[in-house]
Amino acid sequence: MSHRDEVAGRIMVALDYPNVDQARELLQQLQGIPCYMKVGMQLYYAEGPAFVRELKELGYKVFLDLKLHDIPNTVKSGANSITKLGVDMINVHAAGGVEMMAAAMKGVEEALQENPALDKPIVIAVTQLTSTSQQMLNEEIGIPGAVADAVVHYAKLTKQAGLDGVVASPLEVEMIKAACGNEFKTITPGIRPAGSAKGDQTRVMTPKQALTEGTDFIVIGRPITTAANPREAIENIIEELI
Ligand SMILES: O=C(O)c1cc(=O)[nH]c(=O)n1[C@@H]1O[C@H](COP(=O)(O)O)[C@@H](O)[C@H]1O
Repeated sequence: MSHRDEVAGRIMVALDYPNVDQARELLQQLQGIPCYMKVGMQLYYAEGPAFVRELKELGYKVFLDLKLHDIPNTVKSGANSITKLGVDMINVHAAGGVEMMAAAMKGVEEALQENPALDKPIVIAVTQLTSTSQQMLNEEIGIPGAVADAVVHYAKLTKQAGLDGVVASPLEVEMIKAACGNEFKTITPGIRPAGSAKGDQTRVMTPKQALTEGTDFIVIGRPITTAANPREAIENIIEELI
């Protein structure tokens, strides 16, 4: 694999669209770029599993970002169902606790036992959303202390539950890797190329800074999907990274 393709494979494009027509239009524009595709709640709730299967048939790696967060038994069943779609990455909220995260893993394992042809997805947990600021964490969510400490606390719980990694901001990658080891994966949204609008994100870094921090994957939505020319936007990001 070329270095360029290896770099592209670490970019997860957030297909945050209301319908498959718009998502397919982006796929058309990005044709030939071997990036990961992320399907989140907007597209999945509107279009269901059919589009996820379509992405897999097109050969994409797929992160199904449904952020499961419920009682352990329900999360176990949900994780079991989504593993059967054959996706490459799924996630839960670390705030659900160790038992809930371990239950998710059990649901995944049971799906793999039921269908040994499936590959095991990477299972990760969201620590603190990248839209959460220091003030929100302390005053609204009610967790005292620094955001980075709260993130690392959840990352340790995620590791204890047997999951593969966490979603966090690139600002926390170094601390997570120090606490949980280099093999423990970090998936980082909150990516903003220089000059692009932050929107609702608060803990942000540029793509280059994020990879320099040692993150495994960067998640990028609007800087690509709302660009006048999405292909040019992702090509520029790849150029910056190679
Ligand atoms: O789990 C996620 O992917 C996620 C976690 C998080 O803490 N922050 C976050 O932005 N995301 C997702 O990453 C994507 C970021 O999109 P943009 O802000 O448009 O680049 C969205 O699809 C979010 O749902």
